[in-house]
Amino acid sequence: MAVRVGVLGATGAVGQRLIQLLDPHPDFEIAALTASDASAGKTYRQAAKWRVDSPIPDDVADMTVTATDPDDVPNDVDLLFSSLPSSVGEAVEPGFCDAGYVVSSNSSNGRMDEDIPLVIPEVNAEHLDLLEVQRDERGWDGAMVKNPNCSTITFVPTLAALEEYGLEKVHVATLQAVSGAGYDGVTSMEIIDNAIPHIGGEEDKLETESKKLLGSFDGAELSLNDVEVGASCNRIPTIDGHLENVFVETAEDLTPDEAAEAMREYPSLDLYSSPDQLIEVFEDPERPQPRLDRTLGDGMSIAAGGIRESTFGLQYNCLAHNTMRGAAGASVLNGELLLENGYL
Ligand SMILES: NC(=O)C1=CN([C@@H]2O[C@H](COP(=O)(O)OP(=O)(O)OC[C@H]3O[C@@H](n4cnc5c(N)ncnc54)[C@H](OP(=O)(O)O)[C@@H]3O)[C@@H](O)[C@H]2O)C=CC1
Ligand SMILES: N[C@@H](CC(=O)OP(=O)(O)O)C(=O)O
Repeated sequence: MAVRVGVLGATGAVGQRLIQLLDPHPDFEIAALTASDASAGKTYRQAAKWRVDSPIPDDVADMTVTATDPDDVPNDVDLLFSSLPSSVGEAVEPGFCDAGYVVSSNSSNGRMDEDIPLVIPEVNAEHLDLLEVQRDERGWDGAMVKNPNCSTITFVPTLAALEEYGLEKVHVATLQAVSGAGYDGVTSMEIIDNAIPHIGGEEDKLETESKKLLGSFDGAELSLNDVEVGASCNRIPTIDGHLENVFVETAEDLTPDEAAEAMREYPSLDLYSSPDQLIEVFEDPERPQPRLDRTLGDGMSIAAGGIRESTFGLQYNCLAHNTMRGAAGASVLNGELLLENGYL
């Protein structure tokens, strides 16, 4: 029987992607949609300014949106996908966990908390067991798992593939699509014919979340990986797909051919939303490109290319679809992992 799920922040850009992924999902059934008080009481069709490239599913369009309050969500809903603004997530997500709901959240609040698993299933699925510690410490019947920032998700799987060579220093420069800022995030006058070399708070997220994802969990405590990570983040006028230039220094010698092989062989999982090939490696140095490669693996693959030796160690480019692999798809994949691991 399908698990009954809800979406917190269902009318937003990521919420709409969540609905697009959850509606046809064989293991999940959408049973609750929440948004701000301004949307509560409206049908989803009335409340959401639908902007996703497929129609609103009929059964979802007629559902009534509720306020984002545990009292308004049916008790038989087991799993909530959260795509709330982080300030709202911080205020309300713990209340849902306390009320017994398991929350798979895309919002940035709490990602670095010691007892909150920050998970990319292909990279650190074992961190999910931090939920036992979380429940002991917080006394929750429910639980909270987070997926990382979309730019972090883009480069960390490639680092995980190279980890056996001993990661020492990483520098990553991002070229991030406008959808990452949300629909009203940057105006056309700001971004057309332009690039903006600053995204508030983003560099810190790449530098810290990557160390948590690549850290180790001994069953009681999580230790951060001691790789040094430096990031610089740029907004460019693409719609979807974050492209990143990465430089990696490793303890052991690593040739471009070895790096390409390690990335190609890095395993995917057999969760419903897992791509067949997690990291697609291009030989053509002009790839990956956002417009051409963001939908690989239904938007869930990472693309890499341009692997070469440089003055600063190994250099390569990588790309992922920021609202799929980097946001909604990441939360859904974590939901599938929760289900597989008996947390639902
Ligand atoms: N866009 C992207 O590519 C990515 C976004 N994220 C993160 O995901 C989250 C959502 O982003 P995005 O979908 O772009 O944001 P949007 O602004 O498009 O959507 C926000 C959602 O939260 C609801 N909401 C806003 N305020 C409140 C409130 N006070 N109480 C309850 N619900 C509220 C909105 O409802 P209403 O319609 O009623 O206002 C809407 O459903 C953010 O934390 C963002 O940082 C992460 C990675 C990528
Ligand atoms: N800041 C990211 C998107 C985002 O919302 O990230 P986070 O989930 O860390 O808040 C971008 O602009 O592309």
